[in-house]
Amino acid sequence: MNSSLLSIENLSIHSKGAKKSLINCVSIELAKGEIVGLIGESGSGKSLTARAIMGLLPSTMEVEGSIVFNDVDVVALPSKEHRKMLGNKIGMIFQDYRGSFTPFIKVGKQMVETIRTHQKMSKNEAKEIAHQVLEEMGLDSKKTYQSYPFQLSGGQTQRVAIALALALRPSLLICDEMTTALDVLSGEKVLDAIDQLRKETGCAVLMITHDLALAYKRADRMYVMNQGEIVEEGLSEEIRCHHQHPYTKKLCSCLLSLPNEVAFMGQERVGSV
Ligand SMILES: Nc1ncnc2c1ncn2[C@@H]1O[C@H](COP(=O)(O)OP(=O)(O)OP(=O)(O)O)[C@@H](O)[C@H]1O
Repeated sequence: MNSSLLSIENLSIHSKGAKKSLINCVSIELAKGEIVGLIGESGSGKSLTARAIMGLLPSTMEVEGSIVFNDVDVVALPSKEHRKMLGNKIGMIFQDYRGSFTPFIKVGKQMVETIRTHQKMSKNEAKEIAHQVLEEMGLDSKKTYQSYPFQLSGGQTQRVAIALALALRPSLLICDEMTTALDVLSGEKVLDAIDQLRKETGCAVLMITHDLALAYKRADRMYVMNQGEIVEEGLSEEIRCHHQHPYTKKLCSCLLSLPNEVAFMGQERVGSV
């Protein structure tokens, strides 16, 4: 049995002075080496949960409950100490990746500097790692390394941001809708690289997504979030086949309303005769 890496208990978040919580009594558990999906529609509270783990909530918000990472309650931690964990202990791939880079500094230079901020190594060693992770993301590492962020497409920039997060080899990686800017093949490549990192380092992954199919395919377990609350949790297969909550049913029915592969192939065969 893997030991718990992250344990969120009764997390509530509300804007100062507001009566209604944005997040209410959320409890989530992540073991080392696990990929856990956090799914739910837009505005259900997934990103706020992630930001609370990172200690990156706006100062206008108040947090109650506990978020224990590696035996440390990060809610009670001074923000300076909390920030020290970011990057090499807790990595995050943001939904809005464009803010990850300074526009007028070449990508390679930014990567080397970030890697060296978190890990003690020479410039050449960091450069080697940067090239390696860029290649793992399916990018032309030489060209990308020499580019300014504005010379890259949205999907390429997103992959650089993911490459950098992986280069730091965090124990917990939070991925917030990370494949939305990517085509299917690039998305699969990125997810394979994350799976590989999990195998190599035992890092845990919190995969935030509203893509239910993606979560089924990649996550070991899932939490379903609706209006700031966790309404269902379980193994991905359990959620897929034996979900109970009406909201999960609604989510799943959208997926199941697509023609299934067998029926579709059958139609094709009939059509081709
Ligand atoms: N800075 C903020 N100030 C006030 N309310 C906010 C702020 N950020 C988010 N919220 C509110 O908190 C709730 C949860 O937002 P959150 O961004 O966590 O949703 P989400 O599930 O990640 O959605 P999406 O999939 O669209 O990113 C929403 O009702 C949103 O309006």
